[in-house]
Amino acid sequence: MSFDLRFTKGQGTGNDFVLFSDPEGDTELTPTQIAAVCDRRFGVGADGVIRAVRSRNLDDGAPALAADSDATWFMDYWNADGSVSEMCGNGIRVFTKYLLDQGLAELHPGDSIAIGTRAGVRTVTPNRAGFEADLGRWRLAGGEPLVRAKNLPVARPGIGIDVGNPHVVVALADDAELDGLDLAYQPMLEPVPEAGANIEFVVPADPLVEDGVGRIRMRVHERGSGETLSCGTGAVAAALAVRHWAGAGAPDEWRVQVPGGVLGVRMFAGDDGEHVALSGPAELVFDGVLSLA
Ligand SMILES: N[C@@H](CCC[C@H](N)C(=O)O)C(=O)O
Repeated sequence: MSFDLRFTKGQGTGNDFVLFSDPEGDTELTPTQIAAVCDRRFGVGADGVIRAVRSRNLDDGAPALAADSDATWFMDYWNADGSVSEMCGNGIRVFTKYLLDQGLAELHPGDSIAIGTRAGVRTVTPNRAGFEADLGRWRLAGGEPLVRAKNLPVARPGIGIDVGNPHVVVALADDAELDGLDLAYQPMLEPVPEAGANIEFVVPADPLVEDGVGRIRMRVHERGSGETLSCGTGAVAAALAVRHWAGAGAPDEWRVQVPGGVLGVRMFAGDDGEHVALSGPAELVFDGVLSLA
């Protein structure tokens, strides 16, 4: 039996998504169907699929949202291989744009919107770049896994950072090393983290800090999607890692250059500890209907 899936294609700094609305939570896509949608030759083509489901209708064992949460909508996220992820930093901005475009949510000037995710409730606010998402508290994941990648002459130690989803950030020597990586091949981690990880390769810009803002370049190999043009949570993890390595006096504001554009990262004091926020553009590209087997 086949059915029609009405979707919207969106992107944020070249990280692209197929979004669809399922308010009642009754459209179950299998990992095979997700992978077929994301296939760039046989499907629509995307780094991930995002379902907009009303939080109260999500009954698949996702961490319950606090009863007093005002997150009406839940961002249900799958990677291109059909695996589930807890969080997507570029996706949450594009998701917000989609909710507004579809008339599923409204934002008055000065308002923010609460979005449910598998990493918890996140707040998104329009800003000059497009949107800023408060990704909440972050933590060092512990350990320094060794990272091997094609064209990297020796294994390098990475740093594990959790921003709702898992990342390992590796510092490279210079632009030539970063540009020379072949990320069509899956980089290897040792030890292998149980849940896998997104792997970010970073180099500092010259100068590292300009007008009080830290500047880095990054490429990423995403868990479940391979090399992408951008990863929002990856940019956040990369900025946190470089600030950690830079030590006292390093800035709390960062500009991260990825192959698909530029993202902003800001660390600030929240009520419950330090939070990190990601800002950048969000675009809806086209709508379509896909017949799924
Ligand atoms: N591209 C996203 C992250 C998507 C999920 C990731 N691949 C994972 O498995 O954790 C971003 O912009 O953050």
